[in-house]
Amino acid sequence: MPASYAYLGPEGTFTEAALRTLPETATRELVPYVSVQSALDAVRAGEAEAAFVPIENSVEGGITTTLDELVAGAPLMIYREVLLSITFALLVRPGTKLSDIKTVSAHPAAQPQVRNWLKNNLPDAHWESAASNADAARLVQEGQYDAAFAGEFAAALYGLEALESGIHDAENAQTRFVLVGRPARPAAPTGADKTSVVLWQRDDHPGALRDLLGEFATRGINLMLLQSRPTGAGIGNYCFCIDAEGHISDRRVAEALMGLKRICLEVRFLGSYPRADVGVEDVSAPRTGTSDEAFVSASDWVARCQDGRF
Ligand SMILES: O=C(O)C(=O)Cc1ccccc1
Repeated sequence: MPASYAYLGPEGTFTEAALRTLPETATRELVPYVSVQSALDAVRAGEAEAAFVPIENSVEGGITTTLDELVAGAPLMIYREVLLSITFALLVRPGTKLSDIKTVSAHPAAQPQVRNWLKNNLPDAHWESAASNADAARLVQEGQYDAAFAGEFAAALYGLEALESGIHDAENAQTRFVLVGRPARPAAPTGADKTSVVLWQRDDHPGALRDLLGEFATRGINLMLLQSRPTGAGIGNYCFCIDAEGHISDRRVAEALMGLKRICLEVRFLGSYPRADVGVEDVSAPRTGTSDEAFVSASDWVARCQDGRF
């Protein structure tokens, strides 16, 4: 198995900065890819052990290219998540003034995070999307655009300077990144875990989504992400990407997944992995009747009833 991690590059992305916070990167080769899709395909092809990509931000929600890749194609699994607080710098070629800027570029997920700043400071600048924020910086260096929104740390890599830094429309904007690999046994539960799945409804009927959500609700499982994505089968056809509290080895989570498997057309398990937002000490105890012990004793009781030993 090659000891390399693919990531959304080029060098100097927020993705790279978040990836470098993982201790195991000291013993891995980190290989930049031009897109989320190509980084994930490197994993599918066995060229990389895992890929590190952005999946969600606190301003706009899910990063749809990543969700769509996880929803379709050969199955992949989330091993880890990392949260990074993000503020942008406006990177320009040395000597550029604000009044010189006619075009600005960044990853599409950056736009909602800098929209107000742009309206107030560069209302006439033309927005051009780039494959990543660092790629936008590279294109500014090449002279294709006048300015890029990227991490301040990317300036030196691309011979640029930060005309302004600390740009963020929303306070405490965070981006969530995931380490994605081929399907494998999930890491053991830590006590503060998250489980990701994709659900496809079997048929369209009133309350269909409520039925899916009910499988979590009746077992006391809190949800942390619910994002619908078009299935491609026509208007009104959606699948649902869901992050739920807990680990597949928790009885309540396993039972919820069994319930979903029975009622859904398809369920794709995307992994159980440690939560980056809280530690074990911050996780509240399971709601009454939803602990592993409660499930075990209820199932023992049914077995005794079936045996006539109640
Ligand atoms: O990692 C990057 O630099 C990216 O281009 C993805 C991204 C976009 C917006 C905020 C954080 C990460």
